Amino acid sequence: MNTLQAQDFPQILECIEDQKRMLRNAQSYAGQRPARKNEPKPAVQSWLLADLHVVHSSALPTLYPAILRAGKVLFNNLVLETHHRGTYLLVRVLTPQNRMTAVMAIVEDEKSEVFLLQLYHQVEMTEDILVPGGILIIKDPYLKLTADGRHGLRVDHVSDVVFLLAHDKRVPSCWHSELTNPQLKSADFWKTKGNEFFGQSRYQAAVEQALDSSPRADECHIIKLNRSLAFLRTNSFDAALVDVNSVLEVVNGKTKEKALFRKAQALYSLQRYRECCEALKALCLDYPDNAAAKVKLSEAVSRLAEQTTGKYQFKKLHAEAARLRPPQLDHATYIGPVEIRQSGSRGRNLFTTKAVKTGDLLFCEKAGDNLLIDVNANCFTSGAQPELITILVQKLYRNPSLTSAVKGLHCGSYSPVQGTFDIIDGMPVIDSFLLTRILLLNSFGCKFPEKAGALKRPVGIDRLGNLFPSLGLWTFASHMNHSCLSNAFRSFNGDMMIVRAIADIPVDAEITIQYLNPFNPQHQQKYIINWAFVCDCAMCEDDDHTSDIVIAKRKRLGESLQQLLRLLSRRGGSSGTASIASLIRKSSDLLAEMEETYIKPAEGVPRLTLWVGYRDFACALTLTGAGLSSNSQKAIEIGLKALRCLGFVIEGGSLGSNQGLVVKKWGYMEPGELDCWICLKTAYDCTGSHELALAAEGCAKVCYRIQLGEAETFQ
Ligand SMILES: C[S@@+](CC[C@H](N)C(=O)[O-])C[C@H]1O[C@@H](n2cnc3c(N)ncnc32)[C@H](O)[C@@H]1O
Repeated sequence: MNTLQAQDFPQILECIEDQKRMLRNAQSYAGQRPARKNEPKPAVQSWLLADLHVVHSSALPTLYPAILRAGKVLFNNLVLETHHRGTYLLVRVLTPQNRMTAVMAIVEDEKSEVFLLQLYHQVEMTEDILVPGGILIIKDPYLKLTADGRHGLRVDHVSDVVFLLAHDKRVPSCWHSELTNPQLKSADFWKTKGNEFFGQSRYQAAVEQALDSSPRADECHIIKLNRSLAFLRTNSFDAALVDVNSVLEVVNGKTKEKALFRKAQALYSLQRYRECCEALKALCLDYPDNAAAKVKLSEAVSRLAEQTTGKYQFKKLHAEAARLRPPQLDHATYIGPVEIRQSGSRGRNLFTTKAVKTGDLLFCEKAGDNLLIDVNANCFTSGAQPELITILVQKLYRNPSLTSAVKGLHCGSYSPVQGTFDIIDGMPVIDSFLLTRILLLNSFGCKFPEKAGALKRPVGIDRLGNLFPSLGLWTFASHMNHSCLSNAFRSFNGDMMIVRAIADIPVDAEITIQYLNPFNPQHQQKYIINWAFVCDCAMCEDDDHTSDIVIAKRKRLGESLQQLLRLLSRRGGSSGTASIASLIRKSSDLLAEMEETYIKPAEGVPRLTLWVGYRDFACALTLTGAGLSSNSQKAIEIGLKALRCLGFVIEGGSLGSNQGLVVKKWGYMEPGELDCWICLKTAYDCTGSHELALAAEGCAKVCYRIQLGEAETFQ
């Protein structure tokens, strides 16, 4: 949502066509054996000498689901562009790895057949993934013709790769290396090796070897405690928890202190704040001198309070969001009076669990930790970014407990195989194509504030055509359905998505947001097409019944109005009162003419083009009106009209009446609305109507809270 569409960018379409041509060409070789055989020495040498500093793009191959079971084959048994389902291939790495769109190295099979291996969705870590001598199992091998006419194995699903330890029974005898030398097999040797390698490549592998080398019980606890730290550093929080929990069953003293702290760190990262607080309280009780535990406990208590009450220190969040890049904030998700329920043919949606008022917080969700990327550097957002897919793949692969949040997300027509996300070989089956679809259909694009205190405009939503340089996945928010006449509005504070009601909503009502900003309603269906539904809201229906002639007329009148308003703003400072009066009259006439082009009442169908005209007119009048009571009076009349164009039902507000100013019903939420309320406040003040000015300021504050997520920074 709020991402750009490739169809608007001819260069991208051209690139997609090229990729399709290449794919079709490759598929014409399906079922054939590779024509050229790779000679081992030259293949390795040319790999080592190759200049890999070239730009690479990556296209998805024909989709295939993640495999669940496998039996052994050799490279010579493989044919091109074919999924050898139910089989696996053993390979040994011959060269150092290189990372482009995939992690790649030259590998060989047991018969010394040499070829390229490409592993997709492997995250950048301190450790190399493919190291010379490393032995891997590749499940469901897929032999692919590469763009340069050579061939290689392509692995898209991270769960299709199993990294073997040197002692593994599946390692063929021809590859037994010095690593399996009996003298080097002791756990102590590997533990020391692991410590030596800490922070460098091969740390994890050394620790795994240590555990695989029949350590004594006491050694085993220390090795697991060491490994839990490595897991924490690689965001494998589930695995870290398993290690520390097993250590905590038997240890005491310093080891227990360390283990409890690591347990708390893992729980904190998994946003399990209640359990985290419990672990830290136990730690502080048994080890009262542990200062780090006290600091962490106070953080965990704050997170738990946010999670359960929805009370955030938004000013602090703001400052953090402006400081951090990408702005991944350390705050908890709060789910307010909303829950997921079925909504007939529209799938699931969020429903209110109690009545809420305009501006109330419905929920505040943190982007799945790390599931937010700032793609500023790439300048182009084309939907689900490959980086985000890899982050998601890795996060779920390393933390199976998190798969439940993503498992049922909308994936359109893609059908994953049964058993996706099940645990096989100790790890969850991850289907990267399923996750790609999920990201395409559920991720949100957002903008971040440029720098602290520089917020002038709402940052969560922007007009069509503007870039949304960052992208993330908010799994709870992904359950919301679309309506152009939505009753909720999203904004962002860093990677926190804040969703508030923009109307008084009764209990058990559906919550909807705009997937895109329908400021230009004629275009929205084209953008919504990705989601394969037709929006049937009153605005879309009205749009269908509005002729192109009427739309062109509104546009023409709007352009003429803008010319007049420019003159009006310029003359505001000069003494040309007569010409100002004439500009005001002409502007009013144009708007009256535009008003006649609308048929349905604005309360049911907001009049967006007219709203822009009235709003800009009100702002221009406020600027020219400083000190001129008559212009301020006009600004008030026009400002109220502008808001009514958005469907607002406002009681009072006119000068001289003693009705005050009461919004009976809030209208369509538009970014410029805040300006309009501020203009009204200024104009009321200019006419000495300070009570009305206060009421307008109150409305501006509600509007600000909705559009920016909070009102703490309002002043
Ligand atoms: C991001 S998901 C929203 C949650 C989804 N309803 C679910 O069950 O997971 C987007 C999908 O919801 C459905 N949807 C959203 N808004 C809709 C609407 N106004 N009318 C019909 N279907 C809608 C479409 O199938 C769309 O592709």
